[in-house]
Formats: sequence, C-alpha cells, structure tokens
Amino acid sequence: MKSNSAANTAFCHDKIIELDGVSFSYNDQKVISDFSFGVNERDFVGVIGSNGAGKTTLLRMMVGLLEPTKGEIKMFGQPIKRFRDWDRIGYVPQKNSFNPLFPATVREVVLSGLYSNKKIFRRVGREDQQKCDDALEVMKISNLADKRIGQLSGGQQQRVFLARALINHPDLLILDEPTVGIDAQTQRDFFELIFHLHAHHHMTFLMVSHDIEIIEGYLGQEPRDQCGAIKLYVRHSHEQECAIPDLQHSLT
Ligand SMILES: Nc1ncnc2c1ncn2[C@@H]1O[C@H](COP(=O)(O)OP(=O)(O)OP(=O)(O)O)[C@@H](O)[C@H]1O
Repeated sequence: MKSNSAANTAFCHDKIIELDGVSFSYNDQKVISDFSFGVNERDFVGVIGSNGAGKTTLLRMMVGLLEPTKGEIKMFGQPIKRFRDWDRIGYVPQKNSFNPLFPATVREVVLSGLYSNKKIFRRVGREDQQKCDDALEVMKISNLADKRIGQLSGGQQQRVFLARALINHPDLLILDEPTVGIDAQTQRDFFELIFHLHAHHHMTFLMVSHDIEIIEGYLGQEPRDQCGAIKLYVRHSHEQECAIPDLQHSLT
C-alpha cells in the first residue's frame, strides 16, 4: 500500500494491469478473444462468469502463469515478461483443504508470504515477526498463531491465506473464488473485511467470484466490460479517504 497516496490522487489513476488485444487458446479452443481492459489503482474488479467461461485462464494470464497467444499485458506499466516486482501482488487461491497432519503452523504460513526468492534464506527478524503479528491481528486470528494450519476450519484457513497475502502490504490483491465451501456467515464476514480494505486502505482488488449478489451489492448492477461470457464489474474507492495508512486500525 502507498503510505502517502491520500495526499497524491494521481496515484489513484495509475494503471496496475493493462490488457491490450489479448487472446488465448488451449490448442485450437479459443477461450479469450481480443480482450482489452485496464485495472487502475484503487479499483475493485469483480470477475463473474459461468463454469468454463475462462475466468481462471484470464487470471492466470494476468499473473504471468499463461502467455497470451496474441496481444500484450503490462503490470505496473511494465511488459509482464519483464515484471519482477511480485512482492507488490498478494494472491489468495481457491480454497485448499489441508491434510490435518500438514506440519506448518499458522504463523509459519503467514510468514512465508514474506519470502520472495531473494529473501528465502534470510532469518526471520523482529520486524518480520511484528508484520506477522499485525496481519494476524487484522484478520482476528492472533489466537490461532501456533495452531497447525491443517487443524483449522475452512473459514479460518481462508483468513490465514488472506493474512499471508497481506503481510507484504501489497498494492494489488488477487482472490480466486475465495469463499468456496465456506458457510454463509463466514462468507459475509470475509467480504465485509475485503470491502473495508478496499474502501479504507488504498488497496486494489481483482476477485473471481460466483456470488453475483455480493458482487452486485458492492460493485453495482452494471458490468463495466464483458469478455465472452465473463463480466467484469468495477468500483473505484477514490472518493473515500483514510488518514491512517497502515493495516493496524479498527476493522469494525
Ligand atoms: N490446461 C487446460 N488445457 C486445455 N483446456 C483447458 C485447460 N484449462 C482450462 N481449459 C478449458 O478452457 C475453458 C476455460 O477454463 P477456465 O478454467 O479458465 O474457466 P473458468 O471460468 O475459470 O471456470 P470455473 O468457473 O469452472 O472455474 C474451459 O472450457 C476449460 O475446459
């Protein structure tokens, strides 16, 4: 997150992701066809579409895991092939169910969000522990820090993954169907939290979801754009400012 972005509204209109005439095919099956789209700083982009519409394919191209068959993608103004600053991006995958015997603790999983390739052999210092404590507190899971990840409920595990993604204070957070298999109340709490992070913490979100009610409730009824059967809804948080830049303030 930009600590001083409240004072500099120009940041709000910087392009984070740019897709220019992008197409993608698996062998001879065309999934994405000549799609252009931009994600600006402080946008919340909701991606909705039926099974097989190509949402995951689109997302995987946007994080450099798939190369478009045609067109160009830029991240933070750089062609994606040359982009190296992956610390600026947090990622929460679809719900994974862990083997209950998986040995890592919640603290270890959250701390692993700090280890990019260049830092992997670094010792975990006091500053890192503090960042971890902050992320755990924001997600209201400090009490679970020493538990094994595999022994938590699905909803608790999703909070751990969100804390792991937040520990670097990313500029962009990508969520791939983050609440699949989670009960209705925990889903509502989860969405309330990420909408709060969007509205008050200057973060940018890109989220695939099947929950049209939740998406339309926050992002409005009209999609900004459409790519085949995929609809993209967008809300920008520019008008809402927050004087406190870090994660550590009330999330109520
Ligand atoms: N690795 C692959 N090889 C070949 N075809 C694939 C591959 N991955 C996806 N597809 C096909 O591409 C199309 C789009 O798949 P994709 O996973 O992007 O859809 P989706 O919108 O994310 O679907 P869901 O909502 O079910 O997750 C589907 O027809 C799928 O069968």
